[in-house]
Amino acid sequence: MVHTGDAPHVAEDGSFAASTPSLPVLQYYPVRGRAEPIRLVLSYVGRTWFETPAASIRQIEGVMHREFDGYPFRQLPRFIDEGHEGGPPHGEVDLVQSQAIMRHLGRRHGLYGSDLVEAGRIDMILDAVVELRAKIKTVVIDQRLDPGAVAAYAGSVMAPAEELKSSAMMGPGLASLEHILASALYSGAGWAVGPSASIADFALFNLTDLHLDHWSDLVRSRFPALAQHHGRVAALEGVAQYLASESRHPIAWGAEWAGEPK
Ligand SMILES: N[C@@H](CCC(=O)N[C@@H](CS)C(=O)NCC(=O)O)C(=O)O
Repeated sequence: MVHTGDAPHVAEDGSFAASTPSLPVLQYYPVRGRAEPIRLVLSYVGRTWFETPAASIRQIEGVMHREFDGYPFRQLPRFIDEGHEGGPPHGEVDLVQSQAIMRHLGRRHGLYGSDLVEAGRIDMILDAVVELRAKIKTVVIDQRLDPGAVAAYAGSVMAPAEELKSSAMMGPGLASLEHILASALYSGAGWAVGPSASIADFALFNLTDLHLDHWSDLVRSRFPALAQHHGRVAALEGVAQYLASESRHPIAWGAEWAGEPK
């Protein structure tokens, strides 16, 4: 479960000593954003993590723009893992780039497929989800659900499978992911890939969740396999508790954060 509040290893200026043992640390803004799939995986594997208190995000931004070592790309999320037996010591896994963090957790917790075939398929889905998340972010956050943008989005990314086949649109859409699930292309067990949950399922869940938040009826009727998969992930032990918890952040910035990066 997420753990916020003052932690001894977070300094006043928002920096912290990576060598301090205890919890894994997730630094991110107080929104779901790019960190949400990471939080879902941590919840599923039953780990408690420390999350940056919203109050120190300004200081962290200051550090982020001064120090390259922990922030080579001057972006969040950043994740510092705790050590474990047989693995690197606490603080040595110190990552930015949300997908690198997801893949690290997948490797560490056995959520990255059982062979190269499954791992490659998981990568495909992760990459498709990143592409699609960027598109929904544009419509929902940047264009603030402008009706024209929503209509264009519904006709492209959310187009039904039959239309996609006859259209010139390139790239993944929800129909592509629906097809993967509904046809059991990579899993006969209701997961994205293979016989059990993998990091691809948490990425996919988050994408569906964002769409359900705005277009629940449309998504449920047009993409029933995605909706069913969403319910399956939401019911997982650990995930269900996280989703119901007060510590789950909102999707978008509140007014006090207007203009902040996301
Ligand atoms: N490809 C990166 C993108 C990270 C990114 O864009 N982070 C944003 C927040 S979601 C950020 O830190 N922006 C701060 C800034 O630009 O100052 C990832 O997936 O982690």
